[in-house]
Amino acid sequence: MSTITRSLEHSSKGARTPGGAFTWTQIWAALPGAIRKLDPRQEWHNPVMFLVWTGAVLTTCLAVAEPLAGAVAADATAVPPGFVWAIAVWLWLTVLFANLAESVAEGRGKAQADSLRRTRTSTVAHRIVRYDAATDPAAADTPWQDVASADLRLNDVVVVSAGELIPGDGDIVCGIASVDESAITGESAPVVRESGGDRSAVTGGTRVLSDRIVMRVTSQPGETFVDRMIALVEGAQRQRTPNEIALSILLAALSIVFLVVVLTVNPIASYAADPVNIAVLVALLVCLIPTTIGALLSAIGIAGMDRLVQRNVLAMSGRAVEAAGDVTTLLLDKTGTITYGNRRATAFVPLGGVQPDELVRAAALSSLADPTPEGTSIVELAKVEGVDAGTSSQGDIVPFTAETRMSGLDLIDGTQIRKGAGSAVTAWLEQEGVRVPSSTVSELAEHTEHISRTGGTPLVVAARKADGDARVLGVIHLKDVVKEGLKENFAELRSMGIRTVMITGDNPLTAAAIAEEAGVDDFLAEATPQDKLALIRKEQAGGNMVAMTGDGTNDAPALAQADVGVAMNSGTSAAKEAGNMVDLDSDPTKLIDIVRIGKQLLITRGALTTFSIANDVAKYFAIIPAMFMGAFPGLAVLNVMGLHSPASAVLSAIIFNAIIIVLLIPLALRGVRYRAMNASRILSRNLLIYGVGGIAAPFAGIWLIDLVVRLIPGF
Ligand SMILES: Nc1ncnc2c1ncn2[C@@H]1O[C@H](COP(=O)(O)OP(=O)(O)OP(=O)(O)O)[C@@H](O)[C@H]1O
Ligand SMILES: [K+]
Ligand SMILES: [Mg+2]
Repeated sequence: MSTITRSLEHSSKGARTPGGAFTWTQIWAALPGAIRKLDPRQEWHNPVMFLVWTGAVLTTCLAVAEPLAGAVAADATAVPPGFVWAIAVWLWLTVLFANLAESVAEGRGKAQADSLRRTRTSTVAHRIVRYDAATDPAAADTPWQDVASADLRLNDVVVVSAGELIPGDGDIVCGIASVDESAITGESAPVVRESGGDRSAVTGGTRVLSDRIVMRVTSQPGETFVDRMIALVEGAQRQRTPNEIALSILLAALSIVFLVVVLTVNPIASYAADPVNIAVLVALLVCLIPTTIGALLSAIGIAGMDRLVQRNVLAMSGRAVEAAGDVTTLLLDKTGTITYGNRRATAFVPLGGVQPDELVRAAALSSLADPTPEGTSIVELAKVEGVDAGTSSQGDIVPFTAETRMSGLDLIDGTQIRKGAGSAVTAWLEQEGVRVPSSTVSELAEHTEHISRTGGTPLVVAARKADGDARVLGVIHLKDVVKEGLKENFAELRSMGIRTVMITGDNPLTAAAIAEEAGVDDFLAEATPQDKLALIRKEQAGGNMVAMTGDGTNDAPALAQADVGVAMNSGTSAAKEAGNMVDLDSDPTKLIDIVRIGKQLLITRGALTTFSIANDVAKYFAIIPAMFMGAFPGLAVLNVMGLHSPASAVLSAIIFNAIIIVLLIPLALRGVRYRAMNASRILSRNLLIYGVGGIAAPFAGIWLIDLVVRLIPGF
């Protein structure tokens, strides 16, 4: 395993070459792939480059035919010897450079896929023959059979002990363990995975370091997380996004307009001048159509996905990456996202007249069968206080749900114990027909408010005897810690024009305290899963693009509804299925990087489109005067750059057109530098840089190339 880890680290570092992130070895390695892409069936998918490809074929035919039709060549459309060949060669190079951009982008994912493939080693799985959730198979000597990991099926239950590889993706149903996930995350620090809570998912190929877990397999062989990851980084699943398709259509339409323009040059010019050579017309067309962006478009998209993979985020679709760039509202779960999520009981606060032991015993009893971190911490604290509530088989379990915000136990003697959010427990008592005295209500409010104001979560404990006598016993103080550095992160998001909203099932006071401490813009308290979903729909209806992070099964509907749903890798399988991104590091603040990468993708595409079109316009003005100065001597005045001859002007423009693609590959892959500022300022800044730059570059470039081309005899 350690070699795998190292090789993965190595490969990801290799792809993370600082600065240019682009080396000549990468180009060299991508060359065979670029040549294979010359196949017209592949070129066809990119209309702009397909047009160049057709031009290359046509000029090659003309060049071959030239000596055979010597008589015709002697006519007025004559060009210097070797001119047609030169155009043909540079058109082929143009197509090749475009293919190269895509191949280099794809090549970076391949190295990562190779090292991931090595984690798919076959291992032996201990499959439990008959799984019974009621007994504890981790402790008991449950019979199992050994099977190959490849033979595991959905819903098989397996035991994994310390030192063993986890045989497939799944959720822990029993036990807690520390797990080495470096094989997929490259992160060497072990992580804790446990049943019951929102950290129950484990990934095949990772290793259990301590303890023993029982897990239920949640994926079919061949459809595991690592399989999906490999397909993703290799680009096998890459589909063009709606934005990309729209831009392609626009570029294709523009190309067709120019095709018509160029086809009409000869009929129009024939009134005043000799017809223009066909190779010159093809060259003119290629100069005019947006070849630069046409060549780099797909590489920009692949590189965006790749940048996310470098940050250990897997985007299931390119569309999600683009959406991330447009996000305006960010919804964050409180527990586990803004706080560390390890909410633990720290104190029992009995109400007046209640024996402390009575409260502790009730709290512990109601938590015996509560597998959440909150539940186990209550039992532990009770033990510390000297109360051992026994075992869980003492009655009917009422499990915690995010809807009821309550859990408990119905004892055999008819006593019902409930613990949960204050409002939930009071509602339960009322529903049972119990009138809570107003003195109790005010005393309870005092305690819960005190806990809430410090950011703690109060859990109210109440018991109702079989004879109908019901009492509120007291409050459990749950503590959680707000993660560090959030304030700065949220401030940065604000400067990007993104509003952060914390959503929590907790009470409004706790929510307000935590929101204040973490520095979010807004919060929604006492939110049920339906409320989260409704909030997302409301934001979306208001024209906002919504991103959300989550890990729990109850987050799944909201993750699915959000435009960008980032599931934590540590979360439940349901959450991972629902979202359109998975963060392998399970770091919710990663959303900030995701947004930045998404914005960078959109900005890079916009900047290079601007540059490309500005370039084409400039090329037109640069070469037209030189091209026609033979026929219309008056145009020579406009030949401001003093290009040597019509032939050298045209060839220089075509060479510039090809070389600019190669020069821009590093920028397309690395992305335009992105600084946090609002969208309209970014737009005007980029229009200035890439628009003006796009106009200036061809004048300088073509002038320089012309200095060399004019040395060729005959030009
Ligand atoms: N194990 C439990 N037993 C009883 N009540 C609980 C338990 N866990 C949480 N609660 C109560 O239910 C409320 C809602 O919990 P839920 O998990 O839906 O939201 P949360 O964890 O507070 O917020 P988030 O949405 O950020 O996860 C909690 O604030 C708490 O009052
Ligand atoms: K062009
Ligand atoms: Mg929760």
